[in-house]
Amino acid sequence: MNDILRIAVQKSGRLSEDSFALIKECGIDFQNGIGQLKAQATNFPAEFLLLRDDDIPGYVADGVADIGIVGENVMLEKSKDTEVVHRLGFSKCRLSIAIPKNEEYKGIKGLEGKSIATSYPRILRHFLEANQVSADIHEISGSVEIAPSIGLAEAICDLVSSGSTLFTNGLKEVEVVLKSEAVLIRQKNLSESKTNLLDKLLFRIKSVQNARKNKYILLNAPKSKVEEIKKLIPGMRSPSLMELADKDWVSMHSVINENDFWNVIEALRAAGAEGILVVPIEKMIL
Ligand SMILES: Nc1ncnc2c1ncn2[C@@H]1O[C@H](COP(=O)(O)OP(=O)(O)OP(=O)(O)O)[C@@H](O)[C@H]1O
Ligand SMILES: O=P(O)(O)OC[C@H]1O[C@H](OP(=O)(O)OP(=O)(O)O)[C@H](O)[C@@H]1O
Ligand SMILES: [Mg+2]
Repeated sequence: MNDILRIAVQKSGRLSEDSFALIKECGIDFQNGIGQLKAQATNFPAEFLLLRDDDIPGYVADGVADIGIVGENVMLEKSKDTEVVHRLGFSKCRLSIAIPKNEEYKGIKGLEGKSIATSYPRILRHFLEANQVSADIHEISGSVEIAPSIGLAEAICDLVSSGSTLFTNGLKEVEVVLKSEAVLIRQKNLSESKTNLLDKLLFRIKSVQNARKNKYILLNAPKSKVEEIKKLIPGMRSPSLMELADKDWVSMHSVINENDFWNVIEALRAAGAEGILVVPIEKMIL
C-alpha cells in the first residue's frame, strides 16, 4: 500500500524555523502557502500538518498525525500516549521556578504554601510532590512572568533560555524543574509501511545531525609525522593519505568533531601539519 507519513509541525513559533530547516536538510520539499495548514511533500511520501504546538501530542496520540516535532516540555505536560523517537537538539530551554529578585530564597521547602503561576501545572505538580512541597498552583496560559508583579502569584514556573524575560520582569531563577529540547514523537501503533517511512526519515535526520557535528579536514604533513598525525585525526575508519609531488610530504584527509575542533587543530600544528583546510559536511552516513 502507498502509505504516507503524516508529520505534525508547529506552524509558527520557537520550534518552526529549526523544524522546517531540518526537514529541508533531509531533502524533503513542500510548498507552504500563507494560511495553509496542510502541505504535501513533493519528493517524499509525507504530509505536513501545521499546528499549534500544544495540540501536537494529542494529534499524534490519536493517530491524526503519525509523528510530530514538539518540545519535550509540552510532550510531558500533555502526557498523551506517545513515544520519543529521537532527540533533535534544538529549541533547548529549561522549565524553572523563579521568584522576585529582591526576595531571599530559602530552598525548595521555602515554597511551601506559596502560590506559583505556570502554564505547566502537571510537570510542576509532579516536581513539588517529589520534593514533598505543597503549594498553590495557579494555571495561566501565557505572560507568566508578569504574575508576581501584578499580585497574581508569589512565584512562577516557566520556560527560560537566556534569562532575559526573567530579568526584565524583576525575577530570579531558583530551581530548574526540567531541561527540554525539541523531540520527534510517534504514535505507538504505526503500521509496518509507516514504520518503514519513519525509519527512512530517521536515517536522514541522523545523517544531517552527524554532518552538523563534524567537519572535513585536509592538511599537508611531512611523511615522518604521519603516524603521529593519524592518531590526532583517526576519522571514520582511518584518514586518507595522498602522495604530493614533493615526495617528503603527503596530503591527509579526515573528519573531526566540532566539540574538540580547536584542540585538534592546535595539536596538528604542533605536530607539523601545514595548509590545514576545514570544510563543512553536508551529509554523513555512518
Ligand atoms: N526562549 C526559548 N528558547 C528556546 N526554546 C524555547 C523558548 N521558549 C520556548 N521554547 C521551546 O519552543 C516551544 C514552542 O514555544 P513557543 O513560544 O513558540 O510556543 P507557543 O507560543 O505555545 O506556540 P503556539 O502558538 O504554537 O502554541 C516551547 O514549548 C519550548 O519547547
Ligand atoms: O529566557 P528567555 O530567553 O527570555 O526566554 C524565555 C521566554 O521565551 C518564551 O516565550 P516567547 O518569547 O516564545 O513568547 P511567548 O510567551 O509568546 O511564547 C518563554 O515562555 C519565556 O517567556
Ligand atoms: Mg503553544
